[in-house]
Amino acid sequence: MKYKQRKKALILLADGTIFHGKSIGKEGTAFGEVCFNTGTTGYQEIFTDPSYFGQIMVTTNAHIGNYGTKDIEVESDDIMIAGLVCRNFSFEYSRPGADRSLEAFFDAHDKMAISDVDTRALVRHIRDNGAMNAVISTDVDNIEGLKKQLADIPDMNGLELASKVSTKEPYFYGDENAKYKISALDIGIKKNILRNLAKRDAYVKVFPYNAKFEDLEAFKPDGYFLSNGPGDPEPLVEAQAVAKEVIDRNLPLFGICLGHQVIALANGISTYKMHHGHRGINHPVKNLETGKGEITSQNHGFAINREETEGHDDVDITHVHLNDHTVAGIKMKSKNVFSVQYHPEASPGPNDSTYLFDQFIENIQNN
Ligand SMILES: NC(=O)CC[C@H](N)C(=O)O
Repeated sequence: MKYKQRKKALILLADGTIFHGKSIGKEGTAFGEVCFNTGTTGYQEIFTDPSYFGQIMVTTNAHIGNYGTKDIEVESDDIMIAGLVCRNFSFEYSRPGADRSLEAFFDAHDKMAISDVDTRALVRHIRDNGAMNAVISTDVDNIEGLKKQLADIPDMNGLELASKVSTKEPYFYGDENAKYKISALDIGIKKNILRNLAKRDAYVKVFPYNAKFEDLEAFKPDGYFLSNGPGDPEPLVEAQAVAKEVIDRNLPLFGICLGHQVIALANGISTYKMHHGHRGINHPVKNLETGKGEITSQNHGFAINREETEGHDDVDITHVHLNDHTVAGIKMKSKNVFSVQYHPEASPGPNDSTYLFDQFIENIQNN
């Protein structure tokens, strides 16, 4: 590998903590909420997941970039994280069929990445002190200036971000002669959700975050879907209104992650910001209906209120996160509605939970 002169870089947290490293490519400054993902593989899917919009991603895996990137292994058309912080960045890559290096991928999307950071200490700091805003920068001699700019970055709590990543115009996915039609609200949808629906003989019309129930209804769908996505679910009043309309009409509805939170809010169950969230590909979940365990892919910083869910007349908890007993899935007793806080589409992650897509299709059939 030819020697590459790399600029000094740093990550500065809102509490004043600084970790030093080196820049990968793009120089400059990027802001976001710092979070960490413990996945050992799947960095390209993570970086392109719209749920991460506005977040600086710390990867705990020791090597990032070593298997390069493949143009089709994306969850959206852009790098959605605000920037990457890792330990060892591989400029060299090795995988049959890889299209380009991760360095080239970051350059193509004009995003910052920094490496040679003590990510173990950084992750321990986030685990102890909670999620907070941060800045990564090559402007290492301007700490005071960066601190001032960082103070003006809005808090993730209360932040609406779905509008920043949602499609501007409706579009179609799948085969128009497929057996089922689904209207999906895009509040940050991952491509692998669409792939999973299309694989089950569904033709999907995808709508912008602020579409009305009537827009979704006009497609004459057999079922409705609320996607994953970034930011706080509470400000998403349009999406909550769509959920309420679908629920009132007792139509089949499935929600994933942000969509799950929106369904809870539509039922009057509040959401809250977690201490540092769940992001990884080996989170244990118990399905309370079957008693079976699932290893799941997760990526969320908010969750729904457990007491309010337990006290709700018409909502049952169906899945629970086994590490901290947070609510991982719900269904409505009197309606054709269910949702999960985790990612059955995986990408990255294990496929233990893809049965939930089958369950949605069954709900559609039974309707
Ligand atoms: N993956 C998601 O949909 C994330 C939902 C929400 N933005 C959260 O952090 O909790």
